[in-house]
Amino acid sequence: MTVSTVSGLYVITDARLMPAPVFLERAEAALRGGARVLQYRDKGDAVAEAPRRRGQAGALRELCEHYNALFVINDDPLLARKVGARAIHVGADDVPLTALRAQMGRATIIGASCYGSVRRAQEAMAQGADYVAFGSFFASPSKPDAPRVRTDILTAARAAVGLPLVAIGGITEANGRAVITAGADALAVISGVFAAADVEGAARRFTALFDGRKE
Ligand SMILES: Cc1ncc(COP(=O)(O)OP(=O)(O)O)c(N)n1
Ligand SMILES: Cc1ncsc1CCOP(=O)(O)O
Ligand SMILES: [Mg+2]
Repeated sequence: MTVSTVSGLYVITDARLMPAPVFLERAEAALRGGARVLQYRDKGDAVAEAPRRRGQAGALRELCEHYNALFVINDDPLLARKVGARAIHVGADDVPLTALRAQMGRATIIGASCYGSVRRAQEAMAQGADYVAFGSFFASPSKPDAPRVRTDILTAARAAVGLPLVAIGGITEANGRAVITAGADALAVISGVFAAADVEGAARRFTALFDGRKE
């Protein structure tokens, strides 16, 4: 995997901001606006809501193929396998990385949440992660209780971890450039894109924050 596989605008779906009738429409608007990575994050019941989840994930996978974006499934390796997602993202409460790598094989791109810990990122790299995510950097409307992390962790992580660095949590068009300057390869965003009235326009403006960067 090259760094450019996980770089630029990384959007994450949200059931509250993207109710069923406009779910795909809003996801596609973000891709039209230049999102390079799209994560399906659905906290519904994996068993009781399996048909809806599978339908949405399958449709998103096709959209991502069309726009040549990386499709990531949050938390759920079974769903990732069912819909043929190229990537999966896990955190502290999810399947451990070593077991996940054994289950998914070499070809799947695995992302790991590292919150505010460079040590955790080094361990994740040793356990087979392909990218690491840090945050929440700012107050997050989508995850208000997420502990806050200073952006200088990105500078430290850049020196210590040879993987793409994803930043998450309260990232906006106004603060995004500073996060990139601190060392983020990708900005992971929910509200900044999907709470906007013009999703495509918001995605375009986030995408422009990366202009001039080497891929
Ligand atoms: C890109 C990215 N970074 C961090 C997270 C958070 O993952 P996790 O800590 O497992 O929390 P949930 O998203 O599962 O609530 C993420 N999903 N994506
Ligand atoms: C999943 C997650 N993990 C830390 S913050 C967050 C949510 C990010 O959403 P927003 O961009 O709305 O702050
Ligand atoms: Mg998780």
